[in-house]
Amino acid sequence: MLDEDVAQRTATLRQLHYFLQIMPSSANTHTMLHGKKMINYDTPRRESGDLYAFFDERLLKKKAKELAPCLSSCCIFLTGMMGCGKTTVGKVLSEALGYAFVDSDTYVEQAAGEISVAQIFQQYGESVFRDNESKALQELSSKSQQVVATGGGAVVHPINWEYMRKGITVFLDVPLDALARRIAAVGTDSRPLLDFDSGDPYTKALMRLSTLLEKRVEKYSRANVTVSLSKLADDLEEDVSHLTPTIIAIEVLEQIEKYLRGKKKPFNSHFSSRSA
Ligand SMILES: Nc1ncnc2c1ncn2[C@@H]1O[C@H](COP(=O)(O)OP(=O)(O)O)[C@@H](O)[C@H]1O
Ligand SMILES: O=C(O)C1=C[C@@H](OP(=O)(O)O)[C@@H](O)[C@H](O)C1
Repeated sequence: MLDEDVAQRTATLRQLHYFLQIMPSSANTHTMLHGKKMINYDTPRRESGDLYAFFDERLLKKKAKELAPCLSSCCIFLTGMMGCGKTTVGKVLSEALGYAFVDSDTYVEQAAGEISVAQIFQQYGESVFRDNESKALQELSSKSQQVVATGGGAVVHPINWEYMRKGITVFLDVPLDALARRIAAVGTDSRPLLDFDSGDPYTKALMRLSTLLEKRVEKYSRANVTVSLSKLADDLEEDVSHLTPTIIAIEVLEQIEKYLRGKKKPFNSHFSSRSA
């Protein structure tokens, strides 16, 4: 862990200590700060949950404020399988950075005249959708200060990488089991590649996602930054299902920071001198 991170977490921990002193105590001894078990205070679970969310949000804002100048206004393109959280985490991230949020599927839908992705697949076929998706990414890549949630299949066409490389690409790597659970919970109506056959939604999603991931995993690995939820959960001694969008957004920023530090030259964005 970097020295500043240690210092920052120590400072936050001090604030937490103060906060907990003024809170009523009871039986719960499990604490989380950025998902981490750090200290054993007797605090009620519900309040402690709220408290940690509060501190995670503060940590996210602080990280975003520190990192924003290093981004030179470039876009962040979130990639990953359907259901990995590109939209959910993207919104949190954009808000923290003061960036606009764009969902490329929504952009495609609007450009097509308010027709849903599912309808585009059904009426015109996947290849028309892919062409529209590439056009959307081309247009979006010429803008600045945006977090873009790409569609899960955007990584497949090489031309899309040329567009996304104008910004920083992030792969949200979420275990298949968690993806299938999330998709099963919301249904497959809006995701035509998963919306087929009858049967148990979890098993259907798991099987289809597994086949797609096999074909795509190498493409996702081309992203500048990978955020592995399995690894993050291990580091924080938590279950993947307990990683909130805020915690994941913090990790995205930390990984981007590492990536930028590792680059020989500073990030050379053609947006540095322009506004959004
Ligand atoms: N960290 C998370 N924990 C639990 N559920 C999540 C998390 N991130 C996203 N979800 C849920 O998973 C589903 C898919 O998320 P979404 O952001 O739409 O994924 P994507 O844009 O990558 O397809 C949504 O119902 C969302 O609420
Ligand atoms: O993985 C894919 O090929 C797709 C993912 C979807 O986006 P999300 O990843 O936002 O669900 C959407 O673009 C379309 O249904 C195809």
